[in-house]
This record gives sequence, C-alpha cells and structure tokens, in this order.
Amino acid sequence: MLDSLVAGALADASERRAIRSLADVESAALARPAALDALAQLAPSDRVKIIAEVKRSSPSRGALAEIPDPAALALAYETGGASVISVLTEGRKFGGSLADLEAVRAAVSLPVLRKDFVAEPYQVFEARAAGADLVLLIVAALETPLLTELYDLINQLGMTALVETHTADELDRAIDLGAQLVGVNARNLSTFELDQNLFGTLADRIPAGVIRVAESAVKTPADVAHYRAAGADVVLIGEALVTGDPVATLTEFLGS
Ligand SMILES: O=P(O)(O)OC[C@@H](O)[C@@H](O)c1c[nH]c2ccccc12
Repeated sequence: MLDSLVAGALADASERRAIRSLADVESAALARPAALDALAQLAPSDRVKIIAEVKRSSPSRGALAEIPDPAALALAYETGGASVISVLTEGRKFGGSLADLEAVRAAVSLPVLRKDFVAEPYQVFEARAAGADLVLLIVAALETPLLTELYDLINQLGMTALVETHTADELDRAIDLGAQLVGVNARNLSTFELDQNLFGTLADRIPAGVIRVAESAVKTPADVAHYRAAGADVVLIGEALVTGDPVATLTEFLGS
C-alpha cells in the first residue's frame, strides 16, 4: 500500500510539473519569506504540544469530514492551542491538495507541515512555494540516498523535516540522518494496523535533544496522557479533531 501511495503522489507531481516546471517552482520557493522555526515551536516543555491535522479522508478510515474551509479549521486549531498545523496534500486517498496548504498558510501564524508522500525534490520545492515550514519524510518509503537528499534539501530551504518511522531500524536511519524532529507512527502504512504501544517501545532509542512526536490513534485525553507518559513531546492528531469540535477537543486534550 505504501508503494502505491508513493507512486500515486509521484504521478500527480509529474502532471503538475508538466504545467509548472521545476525551475518555476524552485524560484517561487526561494522567493517566499523565510520559513517559521518549527523546532522552537515544538521544543520540549512541561506541557505536551499538538500538531493538528487537516484531514478529509484516509485509505484506512474512509471519509472523515468534508472540510469545505480548511483555513477556518486551521484557525480553530490555532485558537484551540495547537503548535503546528499539518495539512494532508495527497489528493487520491486523503482528499487534500496544495491549495489547502496555501489557504491554511494564509490564515494562520503557526508553522505549517506538508503531509504527503514526498519522494522527489520537486515536491519539496512545491511545499516551500506553497508556504510550508515543515515537510514529512516517511523513512519506510525512501532508500537512504534519497532520504538524505530530500532531508538536506528541506534544511537548505530553511524548513524542518518531520522524519516518520515505524520500526527500530527506521528510527536508527532517522537518527543517523541527524533528524531533530522524529515521529513514530502507530499506524503501519503498509498494513494499516495500529499499535498504540509502539511509541513507548521505541522512544528510548531517540537521543536526548531530539523532539519526539507520537503520531496517530489519539481519540481521547487518556490517549494523549498515554503518549505523554511514554515520553512524547508532541502528539500529531487528525481524525479526532476533524470529527469533533476542534477548539473544545484541543482544549480538552491539552489539559490532559
Ligand atoms: O487521524 P489520526 O489517527 O489522528 O492520525 C493522524 C496522522 O498521524 C496520520 O494522518 C498520519 C501519520 N503518518 C501519515 C503519513 C501519511 C498520511 C497520513 C499519516
């Protein structure tokens, strides 16, 4: 499944590239005001921090919410106390787009993450051109040379990579890269199985100084507390925020 998600994202990127060249997107990326400092925003503190996601649907859960106005949702996330906004830009299975990211960028003052299946430089330039401050890199989807190339490009453009892992080996590859922001996704993107205890079993491998993000499977304040107790600095939440009242849900989660 992960392979087909990446293949779909690359096919869509190549269609966009036929309309807007790499050189064009690159110069638009370089013309943007500097990216916001996501590492400062997500730095460990005495309170857990939340990355709140704009997510319409997913291959594992189907349709979640229509989200006619992603900017309004992102503003609600900001009001509710989120630290970073994640925008799913994958169109085929998640119903997102770069236009969603641009709309969110224009509305909020928080750092914005491009959540997609990024596997070539064009997509990184697109992210910066649309105003993203962070880009997701999924270790399971990328051989080390490409992972390194994309990671370096994200940093050169002044953005922050959120490096996503799901196994001890992937985590070691993320650490070897020098990643400062590392996620452990409870959902296996090949089988879609959820393991909420995975973060706790892997967290000790993440060196001090690296920001630890627990991703997926947060439905209740107890789930936030579970990840916090296991060492999460940050939790990334989608479904629970798009299906409930975003401000009330965030307030409740941040109090846990
Ligand atoms: O909706 P949830 O269970 O709160 O999960 C959010 C987020 O972790 C999930 O959307 C996600 C994590 N890694 C990804 C990679 C690609 C697409 C989506 C994801």
